[in-house]
Amino acid sequence: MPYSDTLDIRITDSSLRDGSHAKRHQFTADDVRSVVAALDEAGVPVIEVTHGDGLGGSSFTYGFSRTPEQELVKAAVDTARRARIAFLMLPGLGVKDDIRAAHANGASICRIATHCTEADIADQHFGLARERGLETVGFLMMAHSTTPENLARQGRVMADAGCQCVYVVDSAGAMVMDDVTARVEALVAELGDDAQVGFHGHENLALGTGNSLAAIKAGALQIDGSTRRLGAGAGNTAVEALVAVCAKMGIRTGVDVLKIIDAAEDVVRPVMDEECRLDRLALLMGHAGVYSSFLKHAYRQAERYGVSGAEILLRAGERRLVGGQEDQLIDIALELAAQRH
Ligand SMILES: C[C@H](O)CC(=O)C(=O)O
Ligand SMILES: [Mn+2]
Repeated sequence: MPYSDTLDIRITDSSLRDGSHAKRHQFTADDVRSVVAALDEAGVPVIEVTHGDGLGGSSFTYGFSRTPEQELVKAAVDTARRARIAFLMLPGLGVKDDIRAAHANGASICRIATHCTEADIADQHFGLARERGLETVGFLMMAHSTTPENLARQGRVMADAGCQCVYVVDSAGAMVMDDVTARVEALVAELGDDAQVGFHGHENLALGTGNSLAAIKAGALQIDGSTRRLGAGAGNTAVEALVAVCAKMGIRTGVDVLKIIDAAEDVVRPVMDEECRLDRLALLMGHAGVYSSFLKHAYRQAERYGVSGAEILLRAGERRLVGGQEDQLIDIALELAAQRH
């Protein structure tokens, strides 16, 4: 079944949220206004805006935002003419008042993320969002690290709490196509008409577009990407590439191919500090299954303690670290520094 009468899938652009990791959370309201205006003009239906780690993410552990995120949300809402504005929150980092504030600022889609085995911590947040009439999306992060069957059980927990679309989130960019197919199929079978299924990819193995197509084929109706790949690690699935490929395949996204290509080059690239590259550390993240948003943290601790960033990430993979354990990268760096002597 298509997403709606006019769309086969719905694309959410996450460059102003996942891209916050790549910008070390330094977006300005002007950055947000220019990117939202261009994406909106290209027909992107949903644009996500928040600190990279969601509402309340601005902190010592994750990195402080340059601009209060509710200001960014409001700037996005005030700029968008057609697109809907989404925000992310991780229970415990953000609290219910943050959801209320984002809603009051005009955001209409509430995306709640948990580690892929911990869906029950989002229960009251989905409830609150639905009570307030927000559309809800659930993010099962690091989805490569659990089985399709378990992921489906966690998806059921989210759907029962009020989640309307459960995402398979390849936070580490560690999945290949068969991994995506198995997980999306398991969720589609479990959720049936109770909730849609979505997919959020990272480019750490250069498979963002391929994995997104596998997800669509397996029944995913919502797909994330970031224009110019502006996201953590090697970045997210490039929206402009996904839109161009979908156009060739007759998959309706509602996004204008030429306008989104121009937006990537003329509007998003200028707000980026640098391109999101598939370099050694990014590729290692996909290889070792490490959370993409650890990339900048790994660079920082490698430099600070004079150790190898690659070694830090390989050990992070061995320890199976999850989001929120950024401080353990310091631990690993200290361990590596001590072993050097
Ligand atoms: C908080 C994370 O950055 C969410 C996300 O985009 C991912 O896990 O990937
Ligand atoms: Mn991500």
